[in-house]
Amino acid sequence: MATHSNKPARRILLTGKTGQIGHELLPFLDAFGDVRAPDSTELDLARPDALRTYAMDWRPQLIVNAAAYTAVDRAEEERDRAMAVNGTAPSVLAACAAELGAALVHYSTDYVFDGAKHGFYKESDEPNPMNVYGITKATGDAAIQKAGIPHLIFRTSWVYGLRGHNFLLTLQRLAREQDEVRVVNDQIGSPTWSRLVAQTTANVLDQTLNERQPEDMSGIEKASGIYNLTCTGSTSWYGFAQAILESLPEDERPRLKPIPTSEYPTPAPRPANSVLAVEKLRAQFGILLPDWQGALTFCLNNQTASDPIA
Ligand SMILES: NC(=O)C1=CN([C@@H]2O[C@H](COP(=O)(O)OP(=O)(O)OC[C@H]3O[C@@H](n4cnc5c(N)ncnc54)[C@H](OP(=O)(O)O)[C@@H]3O)[C@@H](O)[C@H]2O)C=CC1
Ligand SMILES: Cc1cn([C@H]2C[C@H](O)[C@@H](COP(=O)(O)OP(=O)(O)O[C@H]3O[C@@H](C)C(=O)[C@@H](O)[C@H]3O)O2)c(=O)[nH]c1=O
Repeated sequence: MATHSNKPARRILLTGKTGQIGHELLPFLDAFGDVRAPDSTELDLARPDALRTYAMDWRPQLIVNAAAYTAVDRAEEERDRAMAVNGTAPSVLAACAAELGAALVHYSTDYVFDGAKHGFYKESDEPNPMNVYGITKATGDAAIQKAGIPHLIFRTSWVYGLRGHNFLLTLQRLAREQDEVRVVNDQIGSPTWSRLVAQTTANVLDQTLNERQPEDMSGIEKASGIYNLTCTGSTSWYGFAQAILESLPEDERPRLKPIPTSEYPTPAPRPANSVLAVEKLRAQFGILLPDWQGALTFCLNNQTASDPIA
């Protein structure tokens, strides 16, 4: 029977569609095939058997895992759950991919590093996480790398957008609630807009998937590995806060005070430096994201536009 759809006959499994990155990914992935995107009520990644059953039933050729346990401080108390979602679930997905001949796209974090390095972290640098979230994420990354499947691990950082839980929305809320906001100025990283992570993922898939043969994952196999994926440039959380608050009308801006990490104690320690080198992504796929200030402006323009994505 003739098909009236131009969509490739490729089955895709997307997890985490309600998250910052997953939400942005969904419309992009649609162009690459038939997407099944269960939310956490339909599929709990902390249940390996249910995850395996779901994946083996749908038999995707491409799995995109945008789900994760991302509550960095809470993870210190909920180690087992964080490990189930961030460490075990990726290994289950990798095992399914191996059986199905599928490829796996996954996201990693700058928090796999201890922050002690002077200079940019490269993909080849050994993780040495300093908190439970980072330990569990590094466990998931390692499981995927060991599985011998076609895979792309995009390692990003300080992700924000107009929905979900992130520093941009937190600062906008604090600006409404408080006269003064105190923010650490001795943790350095690269804020990255969630939409750019999704757009880059789609760009890389476009370059690696075979348009004529939906099941052919040799392009991803050849390119397999970790790719740092952040906006260019870097700043402290204080610098990021400053840029966010500057976008508000002057009379709505709280006072902003730079403080050392010692004055903002949190259950989970964070790396002092987690700036990632983005050269590999540029060399392999010709992709270089805008600087973080420009990306923030683009994102904020979306917020004031008539049809906000939030
Ligand atoms: N946020 C950041 O700053 C950074 C994120 N990353 C990585 O990027 C990826 C996406 O992060 P981000 O979009 O920010 O994440 P979010 O916290 O915005 O979203 C997480 C998603 O995972 C889902 N999820 C959580 N637990 C489960 C579960 N047990 N079963 C099924 N689904 C679950 C959530 O569903 P529900 O809402 O229903 O709980 C949600 O859809 C993750 O791998 C993360 O580690 C990397 C660097 C920085
Ligand atoms: C809200 C707030 C935070 N801070 C500090 C606390 C912390 O050291 C730093 C960042 O705060 P948050 O807790 O909002 O961000 P955090 O949850 O640490 O963000 C991280 O999330 C995970 C998922 C990642 O993968 C990382 O890349 C990173 O984005 O800023 C202040 O100093 N003042 C404030 O008012």
